[in-house]
Amino acid sequence: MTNVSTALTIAGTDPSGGAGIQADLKTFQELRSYGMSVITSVVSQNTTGVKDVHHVPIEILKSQLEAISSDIPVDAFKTGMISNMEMMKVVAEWIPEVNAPYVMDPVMVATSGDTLIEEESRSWLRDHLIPLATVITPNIAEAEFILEEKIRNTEDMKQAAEQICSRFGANAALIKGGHLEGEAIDFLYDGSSILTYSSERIDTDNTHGTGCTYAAAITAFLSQGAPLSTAVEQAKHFVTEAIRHSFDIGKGSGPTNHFATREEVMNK
Ligand SMILES: Nc1ncnc2c1ncn2[C@@H]1O[C@H](COP(=O)(O)OP(=O)(O)O)[C@@H](O)[C@H]1O
Ligand SMILES: Cc1ncc(COP(=O)(O)OP(=O)(O)O)c(N)n1
Repeated sequence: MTNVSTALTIAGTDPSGGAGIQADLKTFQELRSYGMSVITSVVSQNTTGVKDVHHVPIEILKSQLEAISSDIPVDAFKTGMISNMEMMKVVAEWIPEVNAPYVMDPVMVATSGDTLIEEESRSWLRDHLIPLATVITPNIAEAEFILEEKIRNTEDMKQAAEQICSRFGANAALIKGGHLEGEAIDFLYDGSSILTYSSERIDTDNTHGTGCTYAAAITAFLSQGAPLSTAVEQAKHFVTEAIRHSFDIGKGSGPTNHFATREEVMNK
């Protein structure tokens, strides 16, 4: 037996390394969890946006999932881009095979404006995958879609976190305020109370992959046995420092920088 924790991501790719599977695996590695990945879609994207998408055949999605659960225990897992209902069904059927915390990043549209989940499949995700989540991590636009309500301020964010749990059955909901103005403030409803996670807003356009990195860090800390509130606190610190040290590369919104932050977070 080993005492290394395992973390799995089920998501799409980013060959430019800032978001998706690549961001998740880098985050797992930096936070000292053993990273594993199941690819849903191969996405040709970079800092300027998405150029093309190829979905893996459904049988290959199934066999990737089986390859992991038939062999290696999963201590925690996350989902990101699951583009259509057929794929969502395969993932939903597989989830009971692993008895592990599930972090659901309900990725719908990239910051570049490109669609990552078919519009007609979004309500299936809401109705069938959210109830399976240990925690769901929507940004403001994703929370607005789920609730079909506008979110204008921090009071609305808190209510949204509670409502996603009470109406759609998530165990916990973390609403991310990266796209509001002022402090970068997020609210977690953990099933009984609201917890606040706040940092200064860093003046940068290099935020490609922040949502993926945040959810992956939460997954890593959960895989190591942290309680949810601690996992979110440490992940918030990790993503803030990753944004602070983000790279100015590429012609668009650059990626976060994970390796500048590890020692600081691990020693906290
Ligand atoms: N400019 C920024 N400065 C500091 N934190 C930020 C900034 N932009 C986003 N964040 C934080 O990054 C995390 C990801 O949030 P967000 O950008 O809303 O998600 P997504 O990438 O899914 O759209 C949240 O903790 C949010 O508060
Ligand atoms: C394959 C893939 N998955 C998710 C995203 C979205 O990433 P996110 O962390 O929400 O941030 P942006 O990249 O949209 O800034 C993605 N781009 N690709």
